[in-house]
Amino acid sequence: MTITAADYTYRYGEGAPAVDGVSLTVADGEFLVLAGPNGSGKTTLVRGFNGLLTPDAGDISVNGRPVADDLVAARTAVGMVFQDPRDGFVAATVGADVAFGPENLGLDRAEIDRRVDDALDAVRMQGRETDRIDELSGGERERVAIAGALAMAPDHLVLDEPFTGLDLRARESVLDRLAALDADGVSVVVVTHDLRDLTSLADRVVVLSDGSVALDAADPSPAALRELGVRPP
Ligand SMILES: Nc1ncnc2c1ncn2[C@@H]1O[C@H](COP(=O)(O)OP(=O)(O)OP(=O)(O)O)[C@@H](O)[C@H]1O
Repeated sequence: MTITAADYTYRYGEGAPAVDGVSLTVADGEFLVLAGPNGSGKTTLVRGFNGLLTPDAGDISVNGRPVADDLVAARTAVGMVFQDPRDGFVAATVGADVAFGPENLGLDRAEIDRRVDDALDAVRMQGRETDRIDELSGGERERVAIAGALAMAPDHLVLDEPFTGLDLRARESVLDRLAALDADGVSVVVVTHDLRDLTSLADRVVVLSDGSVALDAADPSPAALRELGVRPP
């Protein structure tokens, strides 16, 4: 159960690649923090993990299989939560949105309900099933997006700046859940500028700079992080 990028390169236009020859393996059950300054290529890298972007060069495999060979398998195995989830919702209400993924997996109703309850509980949105998504705050939407990914029970969960709109309690609750998932063997990749509380959870911190891996360490020094434009925790 791994995600492997081998010499992954992606460019949006004619200019320099946004990601330039990155080789990186997210091991089974690993908790990886991906950091780096604005524009360093973090989002471009993780979007390759489930085929939202197709490499211009190199390969990305999920659980040993090239992503391009089976997009459905890659998207089932890799749960993604994006920075601005506004466009990612498929239903009008919280419960229907979180249930959508599990319904598409063909699970029975009891299992779907169990997953929706559990996922909403994890993001402190229990009992909010009938709330309309367009009437939620930004932070509540972010939490519903996280719940939607949790309810899929993916092998790997990738969250791109998941804490931006979250208050302290929601942040702590999501961190607790990520730690529990990791303990259950799910690999977790968190893209963030904010390493607070994360370095103790993380097995490894990878820092991108100009589309390349500039640092890959279990416990990077504050000086090394600062040097690369990342604020130490
Ligand atoms: N849709 C796009 N079209 C053109 N260029 C893009 C697009 N998305 C990203 N880029 C460029 O690719 C580079 C890497 O962007 P990316 O979003 O991957 O970085 P990031 O590290 O996630 O940044 P941030 O911390 O600001 O979210 C940047 O130079 C950015 O301007």
